[in-house]
Amino acid sequence: MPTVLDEIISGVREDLDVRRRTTSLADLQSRVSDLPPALDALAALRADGPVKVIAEVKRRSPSKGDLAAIADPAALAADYAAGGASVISVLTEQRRFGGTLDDLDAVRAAVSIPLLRKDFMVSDYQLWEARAHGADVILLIVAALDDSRLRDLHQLAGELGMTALVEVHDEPETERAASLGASVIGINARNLKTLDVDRTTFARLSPLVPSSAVTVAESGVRGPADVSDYVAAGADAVLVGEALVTGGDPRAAVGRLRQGSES
Ligand SMILES: O=C(O)c1ccccc1NCC(=O)[C@H](O)[C@H](O)COP(=O)(O)O
Repeated sequence: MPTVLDEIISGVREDLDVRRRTTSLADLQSRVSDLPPALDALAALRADGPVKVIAEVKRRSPSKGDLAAIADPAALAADYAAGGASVISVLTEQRRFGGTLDDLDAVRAAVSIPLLRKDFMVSDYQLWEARAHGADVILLIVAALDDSRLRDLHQLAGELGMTALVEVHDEPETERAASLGASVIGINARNLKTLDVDRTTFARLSPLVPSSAVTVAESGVRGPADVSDYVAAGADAVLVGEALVTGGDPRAAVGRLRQGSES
């Protein structure tokens, strides 16, 4: 029986085939060669100060359906940046999350902090595409990739000057991310088979993350108290979508989450 992740990836592959027919890899490579280098997201996540917030532009999700009618993703991202976000995450998967590469372009034009292209990356083409559209960070979901593909995509991200956020959900995946030498490891509290969120996942897996890596707590942050718990369990950064797009005043909300780590 296919999992939700399998179904998402199957749609992602179909959409990818369509895009490949309109934009060649050579076109993307040519665009990338004209761009300035990617921003140093690792440095942004390692900077001194309170917990780092990766603030997400998230319209919809498989678990919750429609979250927010985001008419102006650029304005939302500018608010996130003004509130002190370290990185902006832009969901570009269309079928389940309602995102597009146009969102990434709009956000890139609006902010000068690092951008994560949040999608289900399975091919080199998507990484070139991410860079061509101004992303500095890409997501690699360990559960979606065999070791060989994971290594190849991780290596290509480095060659493109991008940072890879390597996402794990359990112990074996965390060991695979560690042996890859990932510099940023995201522990996702959302089980991608059941879509249930279990915030205790972070405290269970965090001790397995090498101390040299930045540890990101992903999913299920409702407010400053959750941030505080994640920080107490070893999080350097939190990745937050739903609470920021549904809570009103995104600028103030990011500020409160950052302060949550100090209360
Ligand atoms: O959000 C979902 O329902 C979802 C379902 C299947 C795969 C991925 C999914 N979300 C991607 C994410 O990792 C989250 O958008 C991100 O961690 C933020 O989570 P939240 O703050 O709980 O919106």
